[in-house]
Amino acid sequence: MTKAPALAAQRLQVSLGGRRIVDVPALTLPAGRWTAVVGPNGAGKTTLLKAMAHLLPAHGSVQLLGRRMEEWPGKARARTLSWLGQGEAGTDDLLAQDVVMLGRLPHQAWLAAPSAADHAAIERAMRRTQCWEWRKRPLGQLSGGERQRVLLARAFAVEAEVLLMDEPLANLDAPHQADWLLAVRELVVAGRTVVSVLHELGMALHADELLVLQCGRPVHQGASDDPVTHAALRDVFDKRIEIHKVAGEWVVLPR
Ligand SMILES: Nc1ncnc2c1ncn2[C@@H]1O[C@H](COP(=O)(O)OP(=O)(O)OP(=O)(O)O)[C@@H](O)[C@H]1O
Repeated sequence: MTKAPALAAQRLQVSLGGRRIVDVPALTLPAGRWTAVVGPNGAGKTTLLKAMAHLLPAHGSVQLLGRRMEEWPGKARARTLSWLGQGEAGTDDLLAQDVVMLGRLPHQAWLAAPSAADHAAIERAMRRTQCWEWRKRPLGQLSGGERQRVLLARAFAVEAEVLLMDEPLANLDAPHQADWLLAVRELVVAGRTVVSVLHELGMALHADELLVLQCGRPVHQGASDDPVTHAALRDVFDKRIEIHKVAGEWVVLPR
């Protein structure tokens, strides 16, 4: 039996402020792979990711692991699909460890205390993003990068089949970007699916696949080392980037 895609969409349309922002006739995001969503500012990357996560009103149909979003019981869906948004606010008074524990809510019975498994999961996730040491500090007292590492840990702590991350590398310094890459690789090797919006194209080219968006529509989906994918990237950025391989790594230069 062929494996269902992690996410699929048909005739997916999102309008905001009276304008059509996303218009996707059909899209399939393969399971067990890392897909990076890329494109110019305003192309609709965030809006598409939110619509795929069922976080925005949209026309059309989205399936998670072969099952329509609406048919998933809420908690099972929250255990299966982990979400990291951009600039999330509202939890500044919570300790870092409590923020990460929010990622375990879909695993807990109503009003039940976190289990030993929940505590173990948040420790694993916080060690993975190197924020275990400041677990007792309120989120609001952390720097931008420290805060992002806590929010990443929350997304990892869900231990979901499918992770959707919007700008996961925001505010991260180079070593922590490398740690994130490693974490994503480990997840994919373990059969999980990662879909991330990335502005840093050199990082995006580490993904298995790129989904290139322009004006709310996918214009290309393909392997990140395929010259056809690179040509599509150059086109959506009006040929204002150069892609080179340096010491075995793709490097993207603005021009
Ligand atoms: N709530 C809203 N109301 C009206 N228009 C919106 C709203 N949110 C986003 N838009 C518009 O939708 C378009 C796509 O926005 P989106 O954030 O999805 O793009 P993006 O590709 O993620 O951009 P960026 O690279 O700048 O982060 C933009 O033109 C934006 O102005």
